[in-house]
Amino acid sequence: MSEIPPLPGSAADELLALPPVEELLASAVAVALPMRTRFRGQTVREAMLLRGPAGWAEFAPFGEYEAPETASWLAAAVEAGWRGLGAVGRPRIPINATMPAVGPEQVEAVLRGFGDLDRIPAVKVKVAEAGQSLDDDVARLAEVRRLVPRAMLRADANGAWTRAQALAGAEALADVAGDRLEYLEQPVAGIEPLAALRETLHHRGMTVPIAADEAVRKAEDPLRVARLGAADLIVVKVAPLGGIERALAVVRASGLQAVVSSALDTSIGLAAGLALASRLETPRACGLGTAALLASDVVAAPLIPADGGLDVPQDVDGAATAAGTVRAPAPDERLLAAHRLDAAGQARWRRRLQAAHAGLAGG
Ligand SMILES: O=C(O)CCC(=O)C1=CC=C[C@@H](O)[C@@H]1C(=O)O
Ligand SMILES: [Mg+2]
Repeated sequence: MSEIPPLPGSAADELLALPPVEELLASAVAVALPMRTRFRGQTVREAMLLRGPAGWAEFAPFGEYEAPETASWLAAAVEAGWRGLGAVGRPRIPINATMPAVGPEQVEAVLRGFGDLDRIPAVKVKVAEAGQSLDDDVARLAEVRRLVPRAMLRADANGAWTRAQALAGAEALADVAGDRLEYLEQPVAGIEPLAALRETLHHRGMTVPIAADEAVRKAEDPLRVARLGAADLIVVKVAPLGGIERALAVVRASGLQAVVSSALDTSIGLAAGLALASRLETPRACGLGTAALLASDVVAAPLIPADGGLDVPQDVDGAATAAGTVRAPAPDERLLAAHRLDAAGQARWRRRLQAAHAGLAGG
């Protein structure tokens, strides 16, 4: 298994120099976007947008992430804004709907945000939410299956189940989902526990595939999952993995199938996810439809899936980049003004960027 390249723009990267922090901050604006439904415990998504010579970029590590962990998120932004999103491969990507841990009565409204129900290829359903029970998960999944009987179903526990809960959960969800159950995503935390669970499921004759998410994006060594045979496929997110090129390298070195997912990005960050998906030959729908979970975005035409997929945004003005290049949409000035954080919020995000920059410069 080969090694993965250093973070783009880091001291170790010979291809892309890290711009001075003043240059990154010159165009930086932090925004707070309201969400339609609580997701990941959040009702507001904050992000910082940057404009580099190659286009718009997003720096949006979740609030609980601190430097040096945020360095990879900045590396992805530097790649997007200062090197560009790269060439278009596949021009259209199938997109899964993402179902937060809502009650069954809310399932239909959320699903409709992802377009025509008959065209949704897959639904990723959040399970194991704190304060909820397996019955709640079963009820949510059953309602999804009732509404989109042909869609593939994925259940994402974000590592919140114990081993015993995961074994019970796998059985209960498989009962509801039947042959539609595509995979269980990060049912338990960690890499070794994931590998052990996968083995036990196999011993019990349960063949449901296991996807690793946090075990890839939060691990010091994103290839350990593959080395230990802990998962059948990996979920990859551009920002936590430090950019498109690095995520591509992780996927290729892992030898596993990948599903590209968002980090609940604005449409600017989603463009980078689509750029990655565009260059992968994954047959699976990708989790890049999360603009549908935002009540408002920063661009006039948000990247919300229609007919089960999203077109990869390409350079339209032809001015700055070559044809066939992926290009993030530009923010709308009025939306930026409407969602701009106050002075204290701008200062907080500037400090976060500075800390990430210091981490990247030292790496
Ligand atoms: O994969 C999707 O359908 C959407 C993205 C998504 O689910 C996530 C985005 C950001 C943070 C995560 O908690 C969550 C995930 O665990 O995959
Ligand atoms: Mg996940």
